[in-house]
Amino acid sequence: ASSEPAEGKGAADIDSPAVAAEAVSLKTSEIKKPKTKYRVAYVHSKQLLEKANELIRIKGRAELVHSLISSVGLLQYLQVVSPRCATETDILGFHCPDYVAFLRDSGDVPDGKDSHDSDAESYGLSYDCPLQKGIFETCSLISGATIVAAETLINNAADVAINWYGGWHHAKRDSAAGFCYINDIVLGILKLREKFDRILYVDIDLHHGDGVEEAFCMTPKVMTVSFHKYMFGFFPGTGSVRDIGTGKGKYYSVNVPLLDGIRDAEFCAVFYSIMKLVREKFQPQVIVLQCGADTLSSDPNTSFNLTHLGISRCAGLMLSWNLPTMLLGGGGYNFPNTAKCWSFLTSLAAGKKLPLDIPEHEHLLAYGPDFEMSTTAGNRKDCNTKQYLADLVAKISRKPVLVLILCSDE
Ligand SMILES: O=C(CCc1ccccc1NC(=O)c1cccc(C(F)(F)F)c1)NO
Ligand SMILES: [Zn+2]
Repeated sequence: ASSEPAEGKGAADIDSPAVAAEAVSLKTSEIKKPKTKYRVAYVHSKQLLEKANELIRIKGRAELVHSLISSVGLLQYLQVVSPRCATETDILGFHCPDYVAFLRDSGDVPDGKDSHDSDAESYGLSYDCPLQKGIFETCSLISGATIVAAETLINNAADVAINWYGGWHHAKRDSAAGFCYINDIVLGILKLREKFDRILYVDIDLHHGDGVEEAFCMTPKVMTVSFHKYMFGFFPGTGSVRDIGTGKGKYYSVNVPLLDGIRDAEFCAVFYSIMKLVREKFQPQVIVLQCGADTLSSDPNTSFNLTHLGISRCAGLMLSWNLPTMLLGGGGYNFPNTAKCWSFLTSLAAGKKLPLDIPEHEHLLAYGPDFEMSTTAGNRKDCNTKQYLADLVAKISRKPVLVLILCSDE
């Protein structure tokens, strides 16, 4: 809608409450709405949804996410872009030929290779990463979606490109890991490198973005920054603050290891202070943000204590830099709350407000008993003392941070 009040309203009309209300709402909404309006590409197709929806660990999540985004009326403000299948060449840009061949062939066998056979195990295709039917085709399409998202940014067809089906950050060049088979993020970043020189990858999933960090730990062209839970015995076990990259890539891997119970205010305070440093030092030209929602208080991992607002504030900071930005999915095992969170991020990028309640739609009942769009924090103990967080920021900025002023507002 145009932001200019309609011209030529007779005096009489202005007095009518409807017009007056419109004038007022335009005024206030103008104040609140973010200055710049982003062109948002949303990568989606019925086929991609159907395939992603069958992934064992997140069966049914893709359907909830897309149907909520659709039912809150956001699609009209997005450019819906169809994915393509990642080609063999795309995939071999990162993954090893023997792993790709094994993954492609094993997917054909109706019940998948027996996941205990030694070959499968050597490629990580066992317990955490079961070989389900059609897994190669599904992951090729998911990866192609992330590549298409990258292409919309390269062609300047959009300012923000979203692929909630992507974000599979654990996959390694020669093996599956952590339920990730093909690392769509690495493929998307390699595509972005065809145009951009300095790429910033930020990972706010509960788990360390090890696959992406490993892929780029030797290069200064891609800075990877991961905020994650880091505690003895917690998957994947990497991502210590001392892990800073190697060779030419030294100092271009940043890790922010956190403890259970962190809440929006503290997470955002740490995020803001570290990302401010990263921006000054690295001056990125494009941002890839993995928005795994397993950090929500209601996630069955019962680890962090975030709400959709904390995650949205982090994404909001990245968007405020007005750089081409890609938003990707990832973890998130409370499906309704993951859907709410990613709907909120989509609305933030599109500069559109959301209703307070879940609209009537096919999956309404999944949002009971409150049927609200918001998610809430629990009152679990925060193991991250202010001292721990201040020391962490001091180590990363390699200068004493006397007091980390924890403020919840931007
Ligand atoms: O979310 C992930 C993968 C987490 C993972 C890696 C390896 C083995 C198991 C997991 N966990 C799950 O995929 C998972 C899925 C559903 C529910 C849970 C639970 F433990 F939180 F309940 C955990 N990476 O960002
Ligand atoms: Zn995760």
